[in-house]
Parts: sequence; C-alpha cells; structure tokens
Amino acid sequence: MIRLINVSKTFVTKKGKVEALKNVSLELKKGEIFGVIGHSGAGKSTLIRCINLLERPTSGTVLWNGVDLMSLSPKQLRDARRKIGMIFQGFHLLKTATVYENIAIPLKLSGVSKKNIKERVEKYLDVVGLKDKRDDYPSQLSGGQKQRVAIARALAHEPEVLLCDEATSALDPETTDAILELLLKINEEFGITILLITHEMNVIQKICDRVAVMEKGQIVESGPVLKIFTSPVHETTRKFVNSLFHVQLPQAPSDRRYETGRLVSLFVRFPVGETVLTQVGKRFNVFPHILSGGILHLREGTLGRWVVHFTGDEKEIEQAMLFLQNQGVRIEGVNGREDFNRRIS
Ligand SMILES: Nc1ncnc2c1ncn2[C@@H]1O[C@H](COP(=O)(O)OP(=O)(O)OP(=O)(O)O)[C@@H](O)[C@H]1O
Repeated sequence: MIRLINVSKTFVTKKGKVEALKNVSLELKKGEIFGVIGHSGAGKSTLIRCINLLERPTSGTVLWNGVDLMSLSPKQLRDARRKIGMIFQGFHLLKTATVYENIAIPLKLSGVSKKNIKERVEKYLDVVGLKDKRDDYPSQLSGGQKQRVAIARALAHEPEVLLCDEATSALDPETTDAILELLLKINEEFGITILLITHEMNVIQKICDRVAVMEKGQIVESGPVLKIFTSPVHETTRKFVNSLFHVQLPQAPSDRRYETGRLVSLFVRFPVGETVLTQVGKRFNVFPHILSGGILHLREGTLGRWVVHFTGDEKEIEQAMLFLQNQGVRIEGVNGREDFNRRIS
C-alpha cells in the first residue's frame, strides 16, 4: 500500500549537510501495524514526514497504492493525503476551537457536506470515547484526551492509513496504554493500516505486527515483531529488546558460582515456555535456576527470556540443551561467558 524505495533526505544547514535518511526502503502492508523504532536523531520523524511528502525526499520513490506521490500535481497530492491521516506527539489542536470544531473545521475545509460533518464528528467522538467533551476547549482536556481528539480528527477523514509521530511520547504509562488500545481497536474494527514511529520498545511490543529499527538514517534490521524479539541480530536491536526484559547478566568472568554448569540466555515462545524448564528438570539429571528475565505479551504471541544457570552432569546438560533447541528454544551464551558455554551445534 505504501512503499519507500531507496529514499534519501539530506538537509542543507549553515553547519553543512545532514543526511537524515540514507537509502531507506520499506513496505507497509494493508491492515498491519508497522512500528519504526530508533533513538533520538535516527531519522524517524524525517521518515514518517517523507511518506506523505510533508518533507520531500532528496532522492528515491514514495509509492502510494502503486502511484509515485512525487509525480502528482498539488491537487492530486492533496487528494491522496486525505487517505493518509496523521497524529503528532504535540496533538496540534486549535486552542480557540471546541473539541467538536477541531474535528469539524478540517472536514469543512475539505468540502464535506454539513450533514456528513455532523454525522462523522459524532461517530468518531463516540469511537474515541469523548462524546461528553464535545463542547470543551483543548485547555480543559488531559493529554490523553487531547490525543483522542486528534485521533478522531484524523479518523473523520476516513483514511486508509494512519501515521503516528511519537503519538504516546508525551503521555504517562497508563494513558499510553489506553491510547495504544485505541489504536488497536481502530486497526481491528476499521481495518486502518497504521505506521508509527517511537523510541519506546513497549509501544512496539504491545501493538505492532512488524518493526524496523533505525540508526543514523538507515534501517538496520526489520521483520515480524516476534522474530525480532526472539532473535535480534543488530546490536541496537538487542539493546532495545533487552531494555524490555530487564535481564541482568551475572558479572563475568569473576563470579565463581558459574564456573561449573552452563550459564545461558533462553528465548522461549509460549505455550512451550510454560513447561519447558520443568520438563528439562524431569527428563535430565540437571537443575535449572532462573537468575533473571521476564515474560512479554506481544500481539503475535507470548515470549519469555530468561538467564538460566544449569548445574548437574555435563553430558546431561548437553542433552538438555539439545532438547531445548528441539523445542524451538533459542539459546545464547551470556556476554563474556561464551568460554563457559561450549557451542551448541
Ligand atoms: N528541518 C531540518 N533541518 C536540518 N536538519 C534536520 C531537519 N530535520 C531533521 N534534521 C536532522 O536530521 C536528523 C534526523 O532527525 P529526525 O528528527 O528525523 O530524527 P528522529 O529519529 O525523529 O529524532 P527525534 O526522536 O529526536 O525526533 C537529525 O540529525 C536532525 O538534526
């Protein structure tokens, strides 16, 4: 539905050139929620703004349902943009207009009939749960309520895609969860495709189907969320994934407690994860001790990541590792302790 092909964006500033995007390619599929994560300055905002040409790429192609957006006339581009809604971290509401007017005014400017405006505003205020706030002004609303108004305003144009530019970054964790729930509902009930950018891995975890990790203007890794969380390859991706599991690794190699046995990090999908360590304990003469880790609920399923110290007979431990691998568990040596963890082939 949206395809970026080798998109680059260079800003020319007084201090010199800034390559904000370097040959970025990605495809957004109909009906999915796609997340782009990266640290500050990675190029996320530039990327999302290039999708609807709020920022014109320096080179490359932006395809919208097969049409090159950069080849369109201003009128054609305006029409295409109506199908691409956007919400922002700072909400961008009109301070002197009521909630109702904030949604109605852009519809009026787009030429929607009076009757339709009323119907749509009422419908989408209901969808975002703000019916009773229709006559309030933005200054009377909480951050979460302001973002709901912005979402209703975007939905009122009945877009095919919703672009979310750090939509939850200004909100507290509880309000963030409520807005993420709302985005999920919009995706499921109205079939609206969502592309969001964020620097928070929990946003990716909770609602995304696929994710791309950005660094220095490039996508360094991308794929289905469950796969990326189970087997992150790039160092930046690993750090983002670790940030969610709060995995604490034993200090290596000075800690003598782990000189015997096997110290490993396990990535386990559920339902396998529910029983796999109990099975290991029963089948083999080994004792697994979980040192740290946690369980994450992703849109696609549940994933556990544990740092486990296995003690017991060395041959039995080897068998247990093979058993775990056969159950689909990914086993990684713990940082700096690969010498203790003989390679498992
Ligand atoms: N209009 C601009 N003029 C000059 N440089 C810019 C402009 N917009 C962005 N940049 C630069 O491009 C790079 C990428 O910025 P961008 O805002 O896209 O990153 P980001 O990942 O969204 O970061 P943040 O999360 O902090 O917003 C940065 O080095 C930034 O300073």
